[in-house]
Amino acid sequence: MTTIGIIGSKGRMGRALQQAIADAGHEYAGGADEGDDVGALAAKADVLVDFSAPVALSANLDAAVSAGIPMVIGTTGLEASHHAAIDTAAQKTAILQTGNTSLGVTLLAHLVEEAAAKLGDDWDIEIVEMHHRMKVDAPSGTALLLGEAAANGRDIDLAAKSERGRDGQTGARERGAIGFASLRGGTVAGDHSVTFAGDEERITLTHNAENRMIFARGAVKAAEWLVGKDAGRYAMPDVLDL
Ligand SMILES: NC(=O)C1=CN([C@@H]2O[C@H](COP(=O)(O)OP(=O)(O)OC[C@H]3O[C@@H](n4cnc5c(N)ncnc54)[C@H](OP(=O)(O)O)[C@@H]3O)[C@@H](O)[C@H]2O)C=CC1
Ligand SMILES: O=C(O)C1=N[C@H](C(=O)O)C[C@H](O)C1
Repeated sequence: MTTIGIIGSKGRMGRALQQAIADAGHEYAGGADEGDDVGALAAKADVLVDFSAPVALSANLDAAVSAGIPMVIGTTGLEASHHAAIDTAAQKTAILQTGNTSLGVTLLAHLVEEAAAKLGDDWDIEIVEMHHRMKVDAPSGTALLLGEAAANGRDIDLAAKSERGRDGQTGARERGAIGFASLRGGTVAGDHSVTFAGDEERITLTHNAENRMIFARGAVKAAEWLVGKDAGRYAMPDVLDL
């Protein structure tokens, strides 16, 4: 049994996680939300799971490092400075960061990398995501994770090749670019598709999340796996052995 603390416990994911922790027979250490002392939570947990907001990340990492416990980071909307802070913390404790904790998306990313490696850059890559009306960041963390997978397959730098937020006179698509489009509405838990568009043919790889429990179960699995691991930065393929 693992004692798991949740950062962002009152949110949509925080509530789903409490259910997944109970379902898996683990102990819930309690939650920390805006204004709460995350250090006090870290002191009574074996592992922290963070589904809150990027602004909270620095304090959350400090709490995990000070308590000497690992942390799963599911929060999205992270920028380069956040990733640098994760790398620094991961020198001292085990940190797993991912834009998507589900088994399905982890496998999808693997397939996308393989397809991108096999298909030349005359196959245009476009990533489309749709989420519920309350989502605050775009592109989704998952879309960026899938973009990274495609870029790895192509052996290119995603940041240099991304086309985001097209509007107006954009000019023609750049060869080898990876395009992103975001839709928001209703209660969609998370839909992602990656299209490889060639001359006169298209391949589309899709994942549809039917509810948040898939993310919650994956996060619990990641938390279980992370306890006792050496300091370092990990990702979902490490947990799922993909
Ligand atoms: N990696 C994955 O698989 C998944 C990632 N996510 C990501 O998880 C995050 C949370 O999503 P969701 O649960 O839908 O969002 P919600 O807005 O429902 O919940 C966010 C929670 O974080 C809390 N919070 C906000 N700011 C802070 C802070 N500074 N310190 C501590 N807690 C804070 C909020 O508290 P309050 O309301 O009081 O501000 C709230 O309880 C998002 O970034 C989302 O994209 C979501 C699903 C899956
Ligand atoms: O905010 C959400 O809801 C989700 N966020 C993650 C993302 O940004 O990819 C994962 C999932 O798609 C749901």
